[in-house]
Amino acid sequence: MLDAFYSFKQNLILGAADSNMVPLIWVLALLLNNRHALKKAKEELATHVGKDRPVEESDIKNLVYLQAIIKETLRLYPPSPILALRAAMEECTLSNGYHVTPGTRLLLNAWQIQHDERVWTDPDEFKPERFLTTHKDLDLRGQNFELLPFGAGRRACSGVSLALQVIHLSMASVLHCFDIDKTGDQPVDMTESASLANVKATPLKVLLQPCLSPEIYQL
Ligand code: HEM
Repeated sequence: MLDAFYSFKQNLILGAADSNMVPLIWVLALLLNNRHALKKAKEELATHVGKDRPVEESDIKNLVYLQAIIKETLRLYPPSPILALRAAMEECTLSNGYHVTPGTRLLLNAWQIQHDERVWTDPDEFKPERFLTTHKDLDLRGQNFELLPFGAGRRACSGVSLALQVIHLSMASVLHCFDIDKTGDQPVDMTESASLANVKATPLKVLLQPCLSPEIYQL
């Protein structure tokens, strides 16, 4: 069975199944289009985990480049781009002239905030390094209003810790266990779906080639 596993590249087609799956698909798609970042992530795993054991939860704190990749992915492709369930507490007038009275129900466009060129240099570019330099102190838990993939305040995502744990560990495991590749020469299509959940519009096709010794894959 393992021989067969090793002798073929696995051709996987990924579509979003749940909220944790959405960012994983975007991360893989971004890495396939940005090979330098993929190489750096694999080098980081080789340095901090090595090839003789699987990734463990305790490794994640050392994988700072991978953490930056996840942040940059959630910035570019927030799975919940619109934050709802808000009402204005005070009267205010926005810079575009809209007058908002107290109690007005509000929808927040987190996607737009996370692509705002007044905050982010090259806002549409995939640059994980920004989270190790210019934006290194920004977290994902609603403390910084320029980065809101899990919302903020009382109605912020109550699953944020679980979600981050699952995303980091599963992404680290995939990149550690497999060399990944595109199925063709064209860049991966990055079209976003026009809906309340920001799902990749087309399924992601990815080739997986095991790159560790067979024992690591046995449960
Ligand atoms: C990548 C994964 C996830 C993302 C991006 C995400 C994002 C969000 C966002 C943006 C909100 C609305 C926050 C706001 O309006 O300020 C939310 C709410 C919520 N999320 Fe998540 N979420 C994720 C995973 C999870 C998981 C794994 C759980 C549970 C195990 C969870 C449970 C909830 C709950 C219960 C709320 C409603 C909180 C409330 O209204 O008081 N989420 N999530």
